[in-house]
Amino acid sequence: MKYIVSSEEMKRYDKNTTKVYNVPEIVLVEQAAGAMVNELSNLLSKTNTKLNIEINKKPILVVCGIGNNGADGVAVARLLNEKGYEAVVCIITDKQIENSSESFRLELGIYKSYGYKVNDGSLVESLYSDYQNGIPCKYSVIIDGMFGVGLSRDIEGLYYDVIKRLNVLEALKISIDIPSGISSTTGAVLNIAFKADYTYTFSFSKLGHFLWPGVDYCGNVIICDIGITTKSFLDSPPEFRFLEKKDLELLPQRTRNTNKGSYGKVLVIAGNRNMAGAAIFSALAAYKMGCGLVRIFTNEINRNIIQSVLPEAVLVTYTQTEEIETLLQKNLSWADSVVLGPGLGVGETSKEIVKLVIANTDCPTVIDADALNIISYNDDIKEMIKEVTIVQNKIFIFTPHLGELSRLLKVDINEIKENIVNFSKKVADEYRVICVSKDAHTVVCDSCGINYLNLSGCEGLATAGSGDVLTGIIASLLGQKMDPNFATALGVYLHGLAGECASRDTTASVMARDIANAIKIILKEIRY
Ligand SMILES: NC(=O)C1=CN([C@@H]2O[C@H](COP(=O)(O)OP(=O)(O)OC[C@H]3O[C@@H](n4cnc5c(N)ncnc54)[C@H](OP(=O)(O)O)[C@@H]3O)[C@@H](O)[C@H]2O)[C@@H](O)CC1
Ligand SMILES: Nc1ncnc2c1ncn2[C@@H]1O[C@H](COP(=O)(O)OP(=O)(O)O)[C@@H](O)[C@H]1O
Ligand SMILES: [K+]
Repeated sequence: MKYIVSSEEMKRYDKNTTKVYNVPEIVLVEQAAGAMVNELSNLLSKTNTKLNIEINKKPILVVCGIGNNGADGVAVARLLNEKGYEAVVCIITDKQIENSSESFRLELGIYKSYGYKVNDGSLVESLYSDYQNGIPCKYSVIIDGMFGVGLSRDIEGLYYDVIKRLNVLEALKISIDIPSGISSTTGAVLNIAFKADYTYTFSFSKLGHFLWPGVDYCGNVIICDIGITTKSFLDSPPEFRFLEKKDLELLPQRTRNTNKGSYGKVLVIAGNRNMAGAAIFSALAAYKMGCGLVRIFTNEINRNIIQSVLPEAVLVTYTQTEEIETLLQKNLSWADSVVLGPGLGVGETSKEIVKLVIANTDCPTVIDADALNIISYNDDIKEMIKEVTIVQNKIFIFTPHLGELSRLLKVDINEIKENIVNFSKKVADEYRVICVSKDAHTVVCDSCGINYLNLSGCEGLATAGSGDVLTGIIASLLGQKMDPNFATALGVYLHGLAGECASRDTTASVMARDIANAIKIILKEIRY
């Protein structure tokens, strides 16, 4: 597990390091520049980085603002010169230098003492005019040190023009900390952003590196250790973290003296006319993820198809609405975890099922797809959820994709895309649930503020039934009695890995069953 920070958090941890641990800011800037130049010189020593650029034959341009991102830039330029590269600084500002940060002034003083060159925005202007005249860029590498975590508003005027011009030049593009123009907290482009091939960031990665559209501007993100540790969190750690392969070691272990009852019983309430597949994928994934028993509660109409495809699952079917309540109560009291919603439909019977489950479940319950849609359309059910989570402490996991999230919140999907983190937190807080907002990088939030950004997965997962597989994985881990928030985050992470694995093994497109089948390959990798 690693932390990912917002702009506000990083600024707080920088400040804690200087104020509480007495590390002068200039020392941090020097450590940042030193660590970055070490990493960068490894990259530059590789002969063919991009466009067959011959790094040693052309100088490096470091474009700096006048805050501490610029201070890093000036220090980087000096250290590159000391290493034998030819690096020049170009300062971009529409303010007097007196308005710069103290570390910037100190770094600029040191840089100038060494006799190294400083330019202003007219240099970018002339490079752009060369570009328009077909003259190749005079610099092999362009390093962006304009704005880092201190970016506080849209980029306009001189800064806008500079970034626009730099973006068209042919050179290897490097950003210090985060591409200028990208919000470190939301990943949004604040009007325009520098497009980097590599981003060297300090101590912790930032949310903006992994949220869209920021991701597309960062290139490869390299984290440089500059001595700011988790001690600088004091008593307020970052809200977000991400999981890594070694976290899979925390999956439930299987031991010799056990039976199927030892690994949890999952009840999948899913599937309706023409939607048997949703129930099958969820149940299949639950089994593959290790639970001992799966029951599928579904419409009788699905009996033959489900039994022929997944005979391991026990079927509980209904033909008439009147029998549903008794059947559900009996099976809910049997279950250790529940999946509610995939392929359920949104008709009156399904609505009744959703209400009955919310009222009667007493184990962690994953609410997905049509069950979420039913909740979205019915304010009385929304209130019911709040009542049972807040008063009765029931554990619900909502797994909306962005369309379902938009329906639930009654907020336009484009607005949600701009700040998926805040909207996920809103659902988690308002309903007191764990909210899994499914996207290329899925966000998992709970109401206690322990949140995850998932970095596994690939476009192979963009296939029908992929979300059903996820519900089965999460419910299976819940049934095996893992902590609900961690089980959810780990389930999302493992689902992503399974998607990557299924995509690797085929040249054709991935299908939901391939993702479920890939779970065993992931488990084999960690267990043997
Ligand atoms: N602090 C530390 O201990 C360490 C910090 N480190 C480094 O410092 C970076 C953070 O530095 P920072 O906080 O000085 O902010 P930074 O990103 O340089 O930007 C602030 C400047 O930009 C300006 N500005 C903002 N938005 C603007 C806009 N749209 N358009 C125009 N201007 C705009 C703003 O001016 P103002 O808002 O006052 O007008 C101010 O001048 C961090 O990312 C890392 O690289 C590391 O060395 C490790 C130790
Ligand atoms: N491009 C992508 N990269 C990574 N994960 C993806 C991508 N596209 C989809 N996914 C994942 O695939 C799953 C799709 O879920 P969902 O939309 O509910 O599918 P369905 O309803 O068809 O089962 C989610 O877990 C989502 O995060
Ligand atoms: K930058």
